[in-house]
Amino acid sequence: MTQEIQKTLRDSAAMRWTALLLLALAMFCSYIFMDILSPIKDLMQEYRGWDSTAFGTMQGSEVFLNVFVFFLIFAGIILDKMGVRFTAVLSAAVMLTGAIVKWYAVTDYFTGSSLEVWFNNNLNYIPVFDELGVSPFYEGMPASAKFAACGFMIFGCGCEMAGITVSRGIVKWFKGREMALAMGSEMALARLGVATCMIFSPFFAKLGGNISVSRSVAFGVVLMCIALIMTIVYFFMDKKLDSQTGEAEEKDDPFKISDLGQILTSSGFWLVALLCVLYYSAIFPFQKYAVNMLQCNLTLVEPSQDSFWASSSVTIVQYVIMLVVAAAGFASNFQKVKRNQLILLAISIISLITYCYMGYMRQSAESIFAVFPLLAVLITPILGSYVDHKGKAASMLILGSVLLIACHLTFAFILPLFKDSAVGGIIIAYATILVLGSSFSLVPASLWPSVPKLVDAKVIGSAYALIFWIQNIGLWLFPLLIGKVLDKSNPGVTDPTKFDYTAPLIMLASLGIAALLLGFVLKAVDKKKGLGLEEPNIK
Ligand SMILES: NCCCC[C@H](N)C(=O)NCC(=O)O
Repeated sequence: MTQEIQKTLRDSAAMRWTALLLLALAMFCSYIFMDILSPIKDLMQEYRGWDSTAFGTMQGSEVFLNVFVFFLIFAGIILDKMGVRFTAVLSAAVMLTGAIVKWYAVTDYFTGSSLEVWFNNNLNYIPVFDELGVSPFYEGMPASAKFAACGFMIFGCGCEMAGITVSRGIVKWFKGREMALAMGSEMALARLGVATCMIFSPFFAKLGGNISVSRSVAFGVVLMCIALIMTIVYFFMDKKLDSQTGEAEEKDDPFKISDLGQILTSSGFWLVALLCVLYYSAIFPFQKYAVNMLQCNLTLVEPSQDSFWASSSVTIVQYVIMLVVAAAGFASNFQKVKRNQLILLAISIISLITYCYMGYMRQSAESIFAVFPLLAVLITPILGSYVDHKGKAASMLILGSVLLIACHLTFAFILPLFKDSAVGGIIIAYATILVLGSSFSLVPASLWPSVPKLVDAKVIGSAYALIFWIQNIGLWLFPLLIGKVLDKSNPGVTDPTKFDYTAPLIMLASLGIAALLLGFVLKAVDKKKGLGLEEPNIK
């Protein structure tokens, strides 16, 4: 007798990967918007009068509500109560709303408007936060930066909500299947989003020869509309899946206040959470200043562009090469046949060298820095697989921290020595950025899979929410601190490409040193308590 097996959407590889693609593309768009102003810090100073403190305050505001109004916890509760599809659409809608506000704040329509006058005279501080000394604004902050910060706060709520929703969505569609691969692929696409942002944000700001910073943000707004469409399509797929399985959405791992006690008494959890905030505070906030740091430390002579189309086509060719690097490198991870794997890796490496050469020819800081997330796309899945099969997560966290310290110190002390050597400076910049990229692969690949080894399986959702909250404190504080330190250590510097970045870079290297020390403590605790961090995930 033949038994008919009921197939659901998630039993079809094509369908579940389509579901992942929809969610991952939404995250790709959100990671582009997250850093949309980062590569044009100099233009924000020139065209909107944002000094480094205003820029840093605005950048840090993204996670302000998550940290101080505990929005991340509410997001977890909404996700538990309303399920993945509703929360996915809601988070995209929230991100789009915030993106539109931020766009309006940097347009010419805002300049001279009554809203600008109001923002100039108000919101110098918000009493309840000011008492705590954490107001998101300050006396004299430009109105456009204040209003952009309001938009970015709204965006940030949607962005972190999307982060936890997408992880839950992946579990829903991939549990018992290629889950690690799906999560790695989603993160790789997010990294490609950062690289895309580094290239296209300045491209749109300078499009056609006349500078418009709002054009870059408008590009981000269009992408957030696409992200919303992606989540709406996902909504219907997810609904269909539930109607097939006949089950309401899986609601495992809801956030519960009572879980907190169990998590907070784990010394391993604290060590990993602190390491997370220290490490990510030296990466994401740095990403917001990195292009400007390169502009200040390299002598870049932009080649004269014959025409708008000539320069645009160079950008597009360079981006296509970047996509080849990412696609070939990523695909090589999943080849079973060694020869195919080597061919794809060779294609990827040759394309990477071509990309770097074009970056040198173009003399553009943004295209030099864009290789940073690119390397993470290539090697995060390899390292993830290494942790799965060989372990050594604690050692990888230590190595990642050592590389982070070395890179920030190189940017601080070695790169400036090559300011007059066009070739030497760019080679050192590329080499350091590539090493930093490998550090940024080592740490996420070993940190996130370590959490389940430290807390009970039934509180894992709450543990991740708590780590994100602790991490967000650093992501709020450090963009702001870098801006303040930059202004304080460069009195009277008005040219936005002439800052001395030594002091902020030393501060970031210190975060790396603290992370390194915690890494050693974690390794010792792991050995003493047998947490299993050095053990493989798959035995
Ligand atoms: N919106 C600020 C950055 C989000 C970071 C997010 N909480 C996170 O940790 N993602 C993991 C990663 O490695 O990107």
